[in-house]
Amino acid sequence: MIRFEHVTKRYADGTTAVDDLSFEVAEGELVTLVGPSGCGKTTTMKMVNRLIEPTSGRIAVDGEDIAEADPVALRRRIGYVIQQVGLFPHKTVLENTSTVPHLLGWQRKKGRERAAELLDLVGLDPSVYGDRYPDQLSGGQRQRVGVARALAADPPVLLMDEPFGAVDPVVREHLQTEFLRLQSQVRKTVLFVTHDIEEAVRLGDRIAVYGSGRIEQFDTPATVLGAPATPYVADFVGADRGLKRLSVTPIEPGDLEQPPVVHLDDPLPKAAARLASDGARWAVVLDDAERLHGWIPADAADGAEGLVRDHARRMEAWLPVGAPLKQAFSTMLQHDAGWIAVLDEDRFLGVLTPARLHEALRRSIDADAGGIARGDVRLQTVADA
Ligand SMILES: Nc1ncnc2c1ncn2[C@@H]1O[C@H](COP(=O)(O)OP(=O)(O)OP(=O)(O)O)[C@@H](O)[C@H]1O
Repeated sequence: MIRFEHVTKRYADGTTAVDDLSFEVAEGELVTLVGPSGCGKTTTMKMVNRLIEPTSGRIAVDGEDIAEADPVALRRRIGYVIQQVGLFPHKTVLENTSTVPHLLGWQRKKGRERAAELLDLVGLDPSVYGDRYPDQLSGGQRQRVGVARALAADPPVLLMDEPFGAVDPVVREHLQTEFLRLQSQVRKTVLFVTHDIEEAVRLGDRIAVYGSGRIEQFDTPATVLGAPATPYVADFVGADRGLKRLSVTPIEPGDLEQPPVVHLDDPLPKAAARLASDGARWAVVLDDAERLHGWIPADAADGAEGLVRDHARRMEAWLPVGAPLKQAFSTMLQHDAGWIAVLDEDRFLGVLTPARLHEALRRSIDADAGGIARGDVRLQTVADA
């Protein structure tokens, strides 16, 4: 856990880089610090491992005032990943990764085993990459080694300063996805600096939006996007914040439409009657175990004999409940589907359509703005207004 209490940093030339900052990062939480260049993000981060000393205020890591700690010992307990990675050029990938365990006095064999394990975890096969030198790697691979090295001594706290800033957008997105997967396994307490709001929203459990030397808003990505605390934050997150929200708004059961449901072994006349009574053009088809099989169009059932299974079509477009709306949108586009099925484990819950997706997004914006649950929002339509 990291705690800032009224921390101010004034440089010798009089620049106030950080002004009376108080916030807390909970154990296992990933907080992104985001803001324009020069707003004090890096200064904030470097005060945690004492590369910079605060002018006033107190910083605690795991309850301990870091001013009392030995800076070198402190840094070994805190993983640090920076944009230029800072790998030792004359050391192999494996040696680079085992640097901190080595400094901590681990046995060479144990340190190397740990390093190999971590390289695997960040997606680099140690038998392929372990003996290479940093200049024999791509930029993205170097960043991965940087992350593995920072995790090698299993520090409870990780500081990351624009770690993916120097790679192209495609590699960057890839590294972000991998890092999220990794973090879900290792659950470190992470402070992550970025100037990219998309990255901050994607990675952060909470985001601190910096103005000049101060935090303008400290909240979950959904709230920062849905209810910016100040005009400055609204401006910083951008006019397309509705779109950005798609990635942080989960599908909820209440968002779903309930089309008629038939089963594989139902006779077609029964299915046709079910479709007709709902006035529906298609029905979802489930198997005996109530698992999603696919769908059947009304005209295939109408006037036909036999069983639903003879005319049912497979449905590939489905998502688990809780997946982000953005994934729902992209799945619809990818499968050219007018709806996608939403499942809870194997259980069919309902379908999401473009209209329902749009509604869910509007509801989540109104819910955050009004501080109420999404299901309690009453949407106004253009006709109501
Ligand atoms: N050693 C220093 N002496 C004087 N001023 C400094 C020093 N280091 C940083 N500053 C100033 O402090 C302010 C905050 O700098 P900091 O590096 O923390 O910003 P940042 O938000 O990390 O920016 P960037 O995204 O560009 O890295 C800036 O105005 C910067 O010029």
